[in-house]
Amino acid sequence: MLRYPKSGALLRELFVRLAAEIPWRQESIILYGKCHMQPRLLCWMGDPECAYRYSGILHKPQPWHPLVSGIRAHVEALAGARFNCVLLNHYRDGQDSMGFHADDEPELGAQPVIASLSLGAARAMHLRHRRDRALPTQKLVLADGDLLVMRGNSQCDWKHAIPKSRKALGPRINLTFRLIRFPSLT
Ligand SMILES: O=C(O)CCC(=O)C(=O)O
Ligand SMILES: [Fe+2]
Repeated sequence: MLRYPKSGALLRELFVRLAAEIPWRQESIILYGKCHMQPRLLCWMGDPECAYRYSGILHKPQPWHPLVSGIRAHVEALAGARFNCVLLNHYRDGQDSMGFHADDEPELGAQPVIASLSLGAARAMHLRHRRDRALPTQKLVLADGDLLVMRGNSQCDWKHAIPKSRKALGPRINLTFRLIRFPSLT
């Protein structure tokens, strides 16, 4: 885990501006044939070729917001890797969440580097091994300014999630930077 090189006051300012200026959307997902709203706000941003197919729909990325390109430059330097897109997630309170998944889309190639910056309220990430059920779930607290870099076999070996919390938690914004190596052309 790395730290984003900004003071608490600057992190707070980043949070406030991102919350106000990003075109957040609440998207639906189809689960077992039923349409559900995702329990968080999100925004897909990146280079124009970074469209991705999800639930049968081709999602075009939003163009880079200058604030987010600035963050990307810092994150690339810290992670020592290059990124061409980012998924921004806005968890409004402890009831917003993300289910267990791995970021293992074929477009990302084998052993992708994924850099995830957290701003605002601290949330726990749970990590579950994909094959070895005897391994206990690992819990990682992601606090304001934490930069989690996942590399190597992390996506093929583990799934991760941000579970709901019963505690009254403030809002959190997470930026997950990725590199799409093989854009799907359809
Ligand atoms: O909010 C987080 O820390 C996790 C986000 C995540 O896993 C993702 O965007 O793929
Ligand atoms: Fe993820």
